[in-house]
Amino acid sequence: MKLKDLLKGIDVVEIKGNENLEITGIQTDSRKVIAGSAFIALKGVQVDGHQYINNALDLGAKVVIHQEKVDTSKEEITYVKVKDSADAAGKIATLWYGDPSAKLKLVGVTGTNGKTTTATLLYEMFRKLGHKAGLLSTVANYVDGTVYHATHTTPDPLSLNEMLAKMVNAGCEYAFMEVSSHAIHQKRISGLKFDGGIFTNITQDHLDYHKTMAEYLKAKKMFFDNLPETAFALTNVDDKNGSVMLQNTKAKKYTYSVKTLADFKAKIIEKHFDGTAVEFNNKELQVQFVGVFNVYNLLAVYGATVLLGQDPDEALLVLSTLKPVSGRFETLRSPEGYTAIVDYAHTPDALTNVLEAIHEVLEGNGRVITVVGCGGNRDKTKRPIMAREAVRLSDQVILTSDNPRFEEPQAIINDMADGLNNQQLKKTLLIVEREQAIKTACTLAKEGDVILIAGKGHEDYQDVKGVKHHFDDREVVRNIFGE
Ligand SMILES: CC(=O)N[C@H]1[C@@H](OP(=O)(O)OP(=O)(O)OC[C@H]2O[C@@H](n3ccc(=O)[nH]c3=O)[C@H](O)[C@@H]2O)O[C@H](CO)[C@@H](O)[C@@H]1O[C@H](C)C(=O)N[C@@H](C)C(=O)N[C@H](CCC(=O)O)C(=O)O
Ligand SMILES: Nc1ncnc2c1ncn2[C@@H]1O[C@H](COP(=O)(O)OP(=O)(O)OP(=O)(O)O)[C@@H](O)[C@H]1O
Repeated sequence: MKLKDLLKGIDVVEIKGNENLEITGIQTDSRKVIAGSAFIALKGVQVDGHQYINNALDLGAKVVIHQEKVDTSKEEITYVKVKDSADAAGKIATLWYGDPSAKLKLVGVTGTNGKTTTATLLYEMFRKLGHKAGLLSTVANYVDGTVYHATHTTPDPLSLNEMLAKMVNAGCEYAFMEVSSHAIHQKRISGLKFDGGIFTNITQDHLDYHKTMAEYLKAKKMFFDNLPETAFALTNVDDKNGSVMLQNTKAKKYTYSVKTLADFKAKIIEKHFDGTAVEFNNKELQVQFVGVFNVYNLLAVYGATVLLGQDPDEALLVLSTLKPVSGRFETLRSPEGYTAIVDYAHTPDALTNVLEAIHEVLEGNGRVITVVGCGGNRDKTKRPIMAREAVRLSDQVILTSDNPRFEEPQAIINDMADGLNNQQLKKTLLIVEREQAIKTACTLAKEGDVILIAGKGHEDYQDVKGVKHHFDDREVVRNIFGE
């Protein structure tokens, strides 16, 4: 491809060299540069890619796309100074991979909780409705049934567009993706052509990155602000920022709610551990999901399906056949008659929601034992809050490890316990080894009780000092149950 064809729509400040050059590839990582390619130097969050320009040139890069002032003295190299190299990377990746998002009906899901569930269920919905579809999610990426490993919730623009191009090549019509606040802030989604956006909710998370809730909301809102007129913007109006998300968008605005008037409305009729009886826009159905929060997710799925032009009655039929996503409220029954629930809840709000969902079903018949930890090198302010929420809504709490990364596991647990008073500490155990914590919970549980094992969900590792050791909550529970 010619360099000048890749620069269409990009804010170029200055070009020094030959813009008619044919290039063999594009790369943001100097270590992966192939001879003849263009290296895009990203400013980065912790690391500045501009410092690797010479490494990229050593590997044969012919073009350097940069934002900062750099040494442009090499005659044989073409230097392109752009206003914003992160934005340029997204748009260049889009063009390099043949603008795949324009060939797909692409819907992005943003929000603190429910992104994976909503995006995955949309993917399953459309496949069950007979369409070829793709999915980009925290758990895995899918191209019409073929699975690819996921490294991020929303990958970097090169990997992202490469995956979308795979979907186009496989004949997919639809693509559903999670849009994380990090990705919006780092412009990983620049250049993508969305047909719809969904906002699930916003509660405290990722303050290590965004610093304040206002900045976190601003990042989320940027996604809706940039949706085109042709797209739909579907928001949860029961969230206090649901309407805020719609303020500046050009997209067509739609709402969903369990509490108030909305375009897509649900009423809960009956709750049990195997599912919920609900009414969606006045039609009754049985879904295989537990908890009001899941009714919200299903409502978003239903709304987006209808907004993408599918028949509402068919959508409801498929909705009743959908099953929970891996590690989200996964229920395991012990031979002794108690229940273990493995759930990815790793934010205060998600933990509260899952525990409330358990109580709604238990109705006071049985105790709740919660095993929970907080990640290392991430938002510290949520630690005491999560411990307090766990204690408030459980009969017994075991604080344990959850991806300590480069922090001391005991120190993280202590931060959590610091949020508890003496009374609350009386029903709390601190057990660093997660396997031991789960075993202890199982020893304490009696018939009718529920153990919530929160935080890791689908993850099959424990991240300790940069090494991912195999660990799977569900595997531990199944071993204890003798399965
Ligand atoms: C804090 C954060 O978000 N960091 C992301 C950011 O990294 P960064 O800019 O600091 O640094 P970097 O990628 O190491 O280097 C900057 C540039 O220099 C280049 N480089 C670097 C080294 C070298 O030798 N040569 C070279 O060219 C890199 O390719 C890059 O272009 O850009 C990288 C490339 O896109 C991401 O991989 C990286 O994600 C890190 C690994 C991460 O853990 N991110 C998490 C927090 C994240 O993004 N999470 C959200 C979901 C959150 C949630 O909802 O739970 C996600 O979407 O996954
Ligand atoms: N709509 C919702 N509202 C509140 N909590 C939810 C909602 N949906 C799911 N949860 C809770 O959050 C956990 C994570 O759900 P899910 O993976 O769908 O969210 P996510 O936004 O993709 O999170 P992440 O980006 O961190 O992967 C679930 O295990 C459940 O406990």
